[in-house]
Amino acid sequence: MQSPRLLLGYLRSNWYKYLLAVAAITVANVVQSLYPRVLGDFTDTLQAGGITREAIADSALKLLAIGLAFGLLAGVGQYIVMRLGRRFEYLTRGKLFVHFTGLSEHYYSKNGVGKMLSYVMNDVTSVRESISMGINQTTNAVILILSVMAMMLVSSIPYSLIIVCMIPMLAIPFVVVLFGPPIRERSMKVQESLAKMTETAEEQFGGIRVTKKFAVEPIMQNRFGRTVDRIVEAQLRLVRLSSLFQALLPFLGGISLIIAIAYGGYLTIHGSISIGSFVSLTLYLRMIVNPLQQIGNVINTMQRSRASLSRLGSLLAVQPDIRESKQAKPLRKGASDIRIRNLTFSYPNSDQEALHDLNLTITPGQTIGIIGKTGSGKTTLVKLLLRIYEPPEGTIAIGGDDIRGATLESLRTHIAYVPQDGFLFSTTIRDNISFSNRETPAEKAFHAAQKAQIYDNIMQFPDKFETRLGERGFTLSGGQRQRTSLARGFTKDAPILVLDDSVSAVDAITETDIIDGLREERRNKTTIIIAHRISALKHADEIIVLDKGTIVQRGTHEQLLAQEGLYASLYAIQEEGTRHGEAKGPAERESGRRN
Ligand SMILES: Nc1ncnc2c1ncn2[C@@H]1O[C@H](COP(=O)(O)OP(=O)(O)OP(=O)(O)O)[C@@H](O)[C@H]1O
Repeated sequence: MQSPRLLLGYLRSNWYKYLLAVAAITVANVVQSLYPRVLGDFTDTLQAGGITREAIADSALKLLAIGLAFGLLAGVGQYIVMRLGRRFEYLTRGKLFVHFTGLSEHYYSKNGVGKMLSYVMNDVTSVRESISMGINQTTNAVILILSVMAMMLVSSIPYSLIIVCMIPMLAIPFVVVLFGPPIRERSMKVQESLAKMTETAEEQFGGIRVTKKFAVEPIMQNRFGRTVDRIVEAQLRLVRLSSLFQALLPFLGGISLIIAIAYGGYLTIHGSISIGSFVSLTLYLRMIVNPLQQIGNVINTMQRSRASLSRLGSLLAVQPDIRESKQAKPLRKGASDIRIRNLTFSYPNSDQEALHDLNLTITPGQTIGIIGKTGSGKTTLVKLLLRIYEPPEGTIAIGGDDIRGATLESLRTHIAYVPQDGFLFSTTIRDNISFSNRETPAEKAFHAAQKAQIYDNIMQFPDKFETRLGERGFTLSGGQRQRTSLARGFTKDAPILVLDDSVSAVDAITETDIIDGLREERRNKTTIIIAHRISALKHADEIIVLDKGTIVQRGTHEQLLAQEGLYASLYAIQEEGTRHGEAKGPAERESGRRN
């Protein structure tokens, strides 16, 4: 049960500040409830004909004092509550972010980024509004109603008249119980549809370039329009019910007022109560109508925020799939030999084996190439190595230690992973390259950029390494992005480097330069190169050929060429492609690439 703890924990740790705020608002409202009494007394003095300048000045001063005290105290109380609400919002967003970073890739493969944004934005705001507005208005309303009632009881208004006037208000608890659950349920639907819209918007904005290239804007607009329609529908259902509920409470207050005017007026005409008492009674009851409206408001907001709170609670209760064991130890410093034994793996919710009985030993300093058709399990192997998905116990060891017993931090600092589509952040190129350590000396980042063959490109930009990239690095070409991400991998200087198809978007000449640089940079350092092009890994000490999750061939480039099998076929096809390319001539190749 995370949700009550999320809010209760906060309220508990700030109870004294809330108490101070409630006290200020309480006193403000008690003071405000004196106002009808002053007016009632003034009316009686007026009626008795004893009106004097002093009496007018006295009443005016009293009203001024009431106004000032109310404004000051209520203002201070409100400020404290609002400030605490904003702080709750800030702390909860921080807590959510920490929680998000702990969740595994498997969770994100099922839940979109937009949905996360919706939790951070809509749900947190909804809870914040309810505590700020809730505490403020509830204190205001309850205290005002109680003080008005107390003032009525100590006034000269007969109890029987007060009780008759209050009868309609006895219906309030029933109305609240009747409307509460459906309002909460409809609020949940609104929050869910808002989350869906944020998710769709995020996806559509992310894919706007593809949309434009395919000229399918109308289809995307329709799709987005349908999501918005669903929100409107859900919101209207909620608004209809909550408006009815909100109107009912002051309506009951209104009936009390009508009774007061009818019955109170009758008693005044017959001289049973004074005109002053009659005026006070109607003013008191009028004063109750607004707080009743506020209470309706608060209950509405509370129901909505309970829906958000329960969504946040379920999110915070999600446990990361990958967790360190209590006895987890860091990997041995610098260990870079990898041993894989009988590794078989299926993705959660999939009955297909992505890897089957894999055995592989990588000695320190070795370069291993992994090649195979698409979907053969190359990336899966790396994800298991990094524990992005959990490998079965005892199947993967680094430096002789099972990675399942290693701390995640030591494992992931041990391996520099360069994926095919390295994500770049919208900051400077230098920050992107020095991502693993912001303190990386500039020379080291420049050197890595040189090895990744991106240095000359960067130096042509007006701000060179300080050039700020657009969102996700979109101001760079695909090949430039890939090389920047490669430089990031080099900068990490980890005992093990994994390149996952990381030079697929560069031309053959640049690829050769990068591979030469890589060999020099990673001499005697363990390196795994996953590639579709044989040219990227033919220099490796051993090449593994994967097919449908199993190793079907292994050996050096020469040994594999000498065998019949997938490797030789791939080589023949790729050589054929290269010859065709050469036959076309450079000009045609260039135009082919542009198309
Ligand atoms: N998150 C996932 N959930 C379920 N199945 C997955 C998931 N990721 C990959 N797979 C499946 O596992 C198999 C191996 O995928 P993997 O990404 O390892 O292939 P790959 O050899 O790296 O392919 P490519 O060369 O196209 O990158 C594929 O059949 C793929 O559909």
